[in-house]
Amino acid sequence: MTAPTLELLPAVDVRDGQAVRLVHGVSGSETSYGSPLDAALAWQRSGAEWLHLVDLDAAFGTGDNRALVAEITRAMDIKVELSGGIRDDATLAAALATGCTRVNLGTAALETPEWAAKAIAEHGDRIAIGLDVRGTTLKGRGWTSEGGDLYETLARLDSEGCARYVVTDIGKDGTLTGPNLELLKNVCAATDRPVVASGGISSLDDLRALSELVPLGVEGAIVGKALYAKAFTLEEALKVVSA
Ligand SMILES: O=C(O)c1ccccc1N[C@@H]1O[C@H](COP(=O)(O)O)[C@@H](O)[C@H]1O
Repeated sequence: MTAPTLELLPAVDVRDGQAVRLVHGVSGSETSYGSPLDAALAWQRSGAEWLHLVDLDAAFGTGDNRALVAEITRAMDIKVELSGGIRDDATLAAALATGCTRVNLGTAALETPEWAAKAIAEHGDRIAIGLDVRGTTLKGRGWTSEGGDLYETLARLDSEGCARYVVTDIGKDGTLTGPNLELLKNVCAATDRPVVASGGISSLDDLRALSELVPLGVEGAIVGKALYAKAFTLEEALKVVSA
């Protein structure tokens, strides 16, 4: 049997109808990259098996791009991980109805834990929890509110049957300074669930370093700024992780 390889999830973050990248997730720091549908289709053409699609306005509470992200999701032949502003029955039902493979819950897991536990119990593998951290403190509401301790929350979510975590180091996100490998190792040591790494990837060497964490539980990596800044191409990245 062949060893599992790191899954790559190119990111399309949508703000005010545009594909953008933020620095440290700070509202107002965005650089615009044009049509999010064009960006998503370009990643698909380049061989992506996953798309990480974020409605940033819904995450920040500055409106939403729900119709657009639903249209993008439906246009994809590849798996889509959808996130941003999925916090109640209506937004969860609408997100799942797009046909996405899974959704990420962030704020909801911190502010309405009973509801998040119910979503996990009902939808299993279609729910991932986004753990957006600064140090070991979780952040919600577009990374502006504090949501408790990473490891306490992880233990609670494990006991509730959470299938997977998407771990973002806010201090690294959008900075091209390399992923926080220590954080990822620590999270993998604290849970037996797969972990998707997010934040800071800047080079093919970063992908090689993350690939070495696959045996520890790192299943995938979200790549954003590095692709838009053309630090490497998605084709090159896919070749590195499949080697
Ligand atoms: O992805 C980002 O750059 C980002 C920046 C600032 C806030 C949120 C961001 N993304 C993702 O949004 C969801 C959380 O949304 P919610 O809290 O459930 O509404 C999560 O996947 C974040 O990583």
